[in-house]
Amino acid sequence: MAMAGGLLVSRPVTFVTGNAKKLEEVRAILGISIPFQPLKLDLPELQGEPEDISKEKARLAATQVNGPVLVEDTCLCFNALKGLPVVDIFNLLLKQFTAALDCIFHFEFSSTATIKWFLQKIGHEGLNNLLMAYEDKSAYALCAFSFALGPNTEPITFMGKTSGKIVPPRGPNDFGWDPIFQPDGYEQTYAEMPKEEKNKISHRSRALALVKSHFAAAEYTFQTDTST
Ligand SMILES: O=P(O)(O)OP(=O)(O)OP(=O)(O)OC[C@H]1O[C@@H](n2cnc3c(O)ncnc32)[C@H](O)[C@@H]1O
Ligand SMILES: [Mg+2]
Repeated sequence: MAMAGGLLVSRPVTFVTGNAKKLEEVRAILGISIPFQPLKLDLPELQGEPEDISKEKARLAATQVNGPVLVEDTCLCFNALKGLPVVDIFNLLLKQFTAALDCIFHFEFSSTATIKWFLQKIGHEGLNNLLMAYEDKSAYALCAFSFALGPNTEPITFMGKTSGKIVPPRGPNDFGWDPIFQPDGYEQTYAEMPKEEKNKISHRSRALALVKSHFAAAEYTFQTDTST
């Protein structure tokens, strides 16, 4: 539906996430600039390049929601491991682990649950230990947002990156790997910083700055959702 200056979008954007901390940050960074409502959807764990994963996630979400969606994925990449995202390392470990178990027990289980289990088990110390053999502790947080207007529309992707290094954990342990990531130019880890500070320089805020510019340029007009 064309309108003077922009597209009329049938309802607010659905931001698909199951992560409360991520949602908190997105709310703080976007303010009222983009009307959205959060929704937790069970989507498959995808493999591949961050941009392709993000686009595919948006396509799947837009089909399920049958409307405009915004999705986000974040990875923490270690330069010593050639930028291999930590999630990929877990997937690699997981594949070997499940293959071994399969041989022994002919046993199968959900990969998502097991990756979570792996994350919980090796924790911050384990992530530091992965780099023990390397001098290079540098890393980067990479965030990909994808926006799709609806099913069968090509998603647009917005990337944000913040460079830093992996350190032994410092600060509150309430959001993922925040305690072990110290951004370049700072003495504090993400976890130690005031939230407003992290939101000024984070991978997420950099990607969201591009999302905001896109929405401002496109001049979408959102109809208010009357169904909820
Ligand atoms: O439902 P979605 O939005 O996918 O939420 P998720 O918890 O699965 O989140 P991701 O796949 O994007 O993130 C992979 C891991 O990285 C963590 N994470 C994401 N963003 C982070 C941030 O800004 N700081 C610290 N940890 C973060 C997150 O808690 C997960 O353990
Ligand atoms: Mg996820």
